[in-house]
Amino acid sequence: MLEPAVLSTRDLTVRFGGHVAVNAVTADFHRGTLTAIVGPNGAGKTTYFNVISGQISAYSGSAILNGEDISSLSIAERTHRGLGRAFQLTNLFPNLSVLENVRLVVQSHMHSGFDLFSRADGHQELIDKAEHYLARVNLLDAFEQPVSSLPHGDQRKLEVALLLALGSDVLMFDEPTAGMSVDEVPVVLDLIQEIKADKSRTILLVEHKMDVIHALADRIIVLHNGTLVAEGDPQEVMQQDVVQQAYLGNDPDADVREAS
Ligand SMILES: Nc1ncnc2c1ncn2[C@@H]1O[C@H](COP(=O)(O)OP(=O)(O)OP(=O)(O)O)[C@@H](O)[C@H]1O
Repeated sequence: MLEPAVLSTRDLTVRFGGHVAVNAVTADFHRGTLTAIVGPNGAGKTTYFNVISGQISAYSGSAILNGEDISSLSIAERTHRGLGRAFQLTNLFPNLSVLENVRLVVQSHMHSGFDLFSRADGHQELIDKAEHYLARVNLLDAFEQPVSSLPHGDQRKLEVALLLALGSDVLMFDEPTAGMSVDEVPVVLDLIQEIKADKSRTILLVEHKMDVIHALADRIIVLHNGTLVAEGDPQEVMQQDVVQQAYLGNDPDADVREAS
């Protein structure tokens, strides 16, 4: 029998004034799977991510993590319960080094106190762990650099390292390869593949690029005007008329056409 979903949404709805951006979306996300959330521009993908992670409040419906309704919890409380969304640079300390930023996340996760002013080199275990995560994302060489000076691709890799350091059950990636150079993309895709391969995490991905979706996704859910219009195997779902219509009606140049 299928394990209970790690994360679910039940009739989750977001309104901006009179506009329904996410319309009663019900979906389950299971351990060891990667689900891509796709849909044309303005479909509600980012809003759906934002309401799950707590950046915005639901108008109605709920988000359930490991059996607990998290809908009224803060972002920090959701993170603490295992919901990890890729960090934005604003969550980091731009003038501290790459290593220090990861160390602080490792330290907070280990509940060993969150003392920003403690000297990093006094905590060898924390540094070893931080270096382990940086090595996993091929960023060890940049360990001394201030985060603010990292090139874009390295910032995205750092985001992944921080998610891993948080030890989250659920990993949410919002276009993880956006803005990356051609040679950086495979590094991040390999990394997500590797995280997926150990089957312990539940991964959600908002993505436009069909090659990324086909490389990574076990399943897709398609949003259109805030409503979930299709879900299932990526190849099969993308061929469905309702999905083709959703894209053609909104954005004739959408990447999805390349896949059809
Ligand atoms: N803060 C906001 N206030 C008002 N309307 C918003 C807000 N955020 C999003 N919207 C609207 O909600 C709808 C869904 O937007 P959202 O950004 O979630 O779509 P998306 O699928 O992520 O689009 P894209 O692929 O272009 O990023 C759009 O019509 C958008 O204009």
